[in-house]
Amino acid sequence: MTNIESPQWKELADIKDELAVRDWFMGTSGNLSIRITEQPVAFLVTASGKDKRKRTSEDFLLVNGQGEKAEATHLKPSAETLLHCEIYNRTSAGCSLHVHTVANNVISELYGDQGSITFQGQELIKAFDYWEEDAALTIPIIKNDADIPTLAESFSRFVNEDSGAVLIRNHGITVWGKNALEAKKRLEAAEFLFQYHLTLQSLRTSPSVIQRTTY
Ligand SMILES: CSC[C@@H](O)[C@@H](O)C(=O)COP(=O)(O)O
Ligand SMILES: [Zn+2]
Repeated sequence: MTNIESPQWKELADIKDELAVRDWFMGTSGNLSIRITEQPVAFLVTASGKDKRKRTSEDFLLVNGQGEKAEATHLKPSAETLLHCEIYNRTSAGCSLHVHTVANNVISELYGDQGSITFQGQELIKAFDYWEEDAALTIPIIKNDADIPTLAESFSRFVNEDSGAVLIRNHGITVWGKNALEAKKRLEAAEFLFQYHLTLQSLRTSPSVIQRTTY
């Protein structure tokens, strides 16, 4: 039985609390999951529509590789469970985190037509295991389809490794990793890169900065 006492439940609940402190679950958005078994696939996923800032004994439920409930419960799995299924069915990842932030939404809109955003010359791309000096991290951006099976299908094209990140345009980001710590590290690093990029862009286009640099 995967309940509130299980180590995976506690690990995911702790991550949920940390992301809540960052205010990354606005308007009940966001969903999180952690793998329980590899074969057959089973994972804990957040219950749909909850206020994810609160810690309760009904925060997660167990689902199978098709996203169906794997235990008797009145809880409804996240509306976006199928995206988590793609990750656990296609890779050996252990954890997947999805959040909506202003920065990830703005970046996804600015670079949506381009289909991706690339970061280079940034120390924090090392959080994605890019260690060479000229390495570049590219995060794909997909269309936000309201039909979740269609969204899951376009998302799946970028799910080939045990860790990764995909932006969904004007929606949010999904990041996954071999374990919960790796997924969280990458989620935080991505948010740092988005905020840095937007801050730099707005300073570069601010009249006061342009004025100062012409002195
Ligand atoms: C309430 S707006 C956000 C939802 O539409 C969805 O994108 C989301 O992230 C949360 O849905 P949920 O079903 O609670 O997992
Ligand atoms: Zn979402």
